[in-house]
Amino acid sequence: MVRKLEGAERAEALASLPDWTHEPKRDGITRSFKFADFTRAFGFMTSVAILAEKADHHPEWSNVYNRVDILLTTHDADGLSQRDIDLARAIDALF
Ligand SMILES: C[C@H](O)[C@H](O)[C@H]1CNC2=NC(N)=NC(=O)C2=N1
Repeated sequence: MVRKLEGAERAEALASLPDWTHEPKRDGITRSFKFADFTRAFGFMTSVAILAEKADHHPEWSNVYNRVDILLTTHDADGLSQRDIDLARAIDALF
């Protein structure tokens, strides 16, 4: 069972992802991505979907034209876990 990040471990993980914002209501992290157009945005989503399926860890997200908004949180832990941090890093590397 995956566990929620706590204390210093959580603080360090959040500090290591400066482009992501902690979302306290869901205890997740969010980031908004902007692209030249819809095709680029959807291509990015396709790449993220492949990563997410491999990791068995899935984003909550929405897309409007050239923008993709992502929230990462761990349902199985009821909040932020290392899985969210790892997926955020992998997503950042794609952008
Ligand atoms: C059974 C399966 O491993 C789980 O339901 C996975 C799937 N994807 C998931 N994605 C996210 N974001 N959180 C989870 O807890 C989660 N759990």
